Amino acid sequence: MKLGRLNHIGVATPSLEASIAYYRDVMGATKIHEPFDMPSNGVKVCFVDTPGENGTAGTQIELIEPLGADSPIHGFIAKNPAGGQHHMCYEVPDIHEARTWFEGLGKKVLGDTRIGAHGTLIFFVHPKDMNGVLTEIMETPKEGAAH
Ligand SMILES: CC[C@H](C(=O)O)C(=O)SCCNC(=O)CCNC(=O)[C@H](O)C(C)(C)COP(=O)(O)OP(=O)(O)OC[C@H]1O[C@@H](n2cnc3c(N)ncnc32)[C@H](O)[C@@H]1OP(=O)(O)O
Ligand SMILES: [Co+2]
Repeated sequence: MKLGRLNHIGVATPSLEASIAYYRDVMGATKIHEPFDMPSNGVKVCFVDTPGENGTAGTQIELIEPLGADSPIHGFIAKNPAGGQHHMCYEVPDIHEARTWFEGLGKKVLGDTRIGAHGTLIFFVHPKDMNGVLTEIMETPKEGAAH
């Protein structure tokens, strides 16, 4: 497998509203996308753009707030009441090949490969197998696909 682009850093928060205000008012973020719910993943989501080189798209901050009783981030928020850095998401050209790669290394892939916040297939690999970092792998959006 080849390390792909760092698509986003997931930051868990108890309050999407407060975190949006922070990235707008303290960090001077100029592009904050419309928040949206993803019940299938148990989170409310808001993407914040960070500038890339020469006008290219930079890595995004993905703000996530628990949604529903079964949200997978309730445990994280219970341990980190103010929220915090939650996961890192890298792009790959072929999600199925990537999943086979990590499983072949004996790393714990969490749950099914499913549609993620950018509308492409994703999966997660357990932090214990990834140097302590919950790692999300997502299939690179096709050219021109809405982000
Ligand atoms: C809309 C999708 C969007 C996208 O980009 O497309 C998203 O990114 S959604 C993001 C939210 N979804 C997920 O995170 C799904 C995958 N996560 C999980 O399945 C769980 O969060 C899991 C299994 C990683 C942890 O679950 P839980 O917190 O209930 O388990 P434990 O408390 O028992 O934790 C076990 C062990 O792992 C450590 N841990 C937990 N979370 C993290 C983390 N984010 N980063 C690093 N380490 C983490 C925890 O401290 C425990 O360690 P221990 O030493 O045993 O105490
Ligand atoms: Co993510």
